[in-house]
Amino acid sequence: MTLIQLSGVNKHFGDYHALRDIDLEIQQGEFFSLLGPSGCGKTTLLRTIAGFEDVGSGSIRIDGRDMKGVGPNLRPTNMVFQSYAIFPHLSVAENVGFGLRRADMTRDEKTRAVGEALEMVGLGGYGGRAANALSGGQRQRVALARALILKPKVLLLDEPLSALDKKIREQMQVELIKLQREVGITFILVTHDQEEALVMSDRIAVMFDGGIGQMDDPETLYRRPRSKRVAQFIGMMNFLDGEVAATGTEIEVTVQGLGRCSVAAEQAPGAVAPGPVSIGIRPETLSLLFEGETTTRKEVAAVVDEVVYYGDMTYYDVRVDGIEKPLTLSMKNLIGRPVLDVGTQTRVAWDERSLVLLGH
Ligand SMILES: Nc1ncnc2c1ncn2[C@@H]1O[C@H](COP(=O)(O)OP(=O)(O)OP(=O)(O)O)[C@@H](O)[C@H]1O
Repeated sequence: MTLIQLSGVNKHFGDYHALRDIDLEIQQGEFFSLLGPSGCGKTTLLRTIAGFEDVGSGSIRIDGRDMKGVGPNLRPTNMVFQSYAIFPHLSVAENVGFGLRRADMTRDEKTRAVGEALEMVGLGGYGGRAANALSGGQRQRVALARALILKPKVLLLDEPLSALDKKIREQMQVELIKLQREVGITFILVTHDQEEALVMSDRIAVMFDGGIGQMDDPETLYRRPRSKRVAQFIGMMNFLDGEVAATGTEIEVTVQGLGRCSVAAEQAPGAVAPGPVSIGIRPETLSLLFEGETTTRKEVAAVVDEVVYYGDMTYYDVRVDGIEKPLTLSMKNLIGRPVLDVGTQTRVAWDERSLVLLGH
């Protein structure tokens, strides 16, 4: 069921066009992310859904109701901010219960609701603690519990994990996904961290310059980016020049350094026409062939140009005749498999099926 529907939403700040013709639908129970570089309009879009910003044109409907003129406190949404504003002089329970202060509930009911909300975020038993005696991760949980206790239909999260260090952030990501599945509330997350978006979301809208560049599930976004811009923003991608000779169910294309290829139409998610084209190939779809190794895939001669060792993986940049920039590829480090030195002559296995045609 569609819970949130934006049609033709535009927003200006003076002369600045902050949101451009935004159309999107978010389903009940969906974990939806807005992802994009700094300044692309993610927070502005979230704030228009929350009702903190008016829209210039277009409409926002939540749960079938037009939100025009409906203030933030009357919308079925609740927002959790990056700078989790908790009150340091109050206890954890008082912080979480803050939103219920005007609710028509008995003291006992409120205490029970606070206890349940704290359990939900893994802080059961912490109610009596002073809020200023909590770690960053625990504070973030308090902020979440405070939002969840109001049982909103939609929880809006503006970079809620960005202040946490890497380990805790990854742990909180997993916990947030679990929590979202348990409570069944629709989550809309703003993030500039593509890994975070890929890990957590059912669907992602990638935003550039106030508009939506592509909206898809994480796998489609990663495997089938519709433009060079999206491909560049999500994960690591090698770009090669090519020339499309013919289109149809199979596309005939000549790829710089790799020669003539035939790819399926689904490998060109954006529009392609005969003529020059940009082609993407992910590092993990290329592999080095070690001495004596054979392959049923295609192969091309290469020279190791750069080696970056990551423990479980090694990233190599390799030079291939006919391609100006080195290709980046990643190899899992297995026992008995050597890490090659710069200057080693080697071969790279590749596959026509992993090429993505990215338009002109
Ligand atoms: N109240 C405002 N008045 C004027 N300009 C604004 C206002 N709020 C946002 N902007 C501008 O609108 C653009 C989008 O801002 P927004 O905060 O939505 O970006 P963002 O994608 O969330 O970026 P970040 O990841 O850096 O938070 C920016 O160029 C910003 O300077």
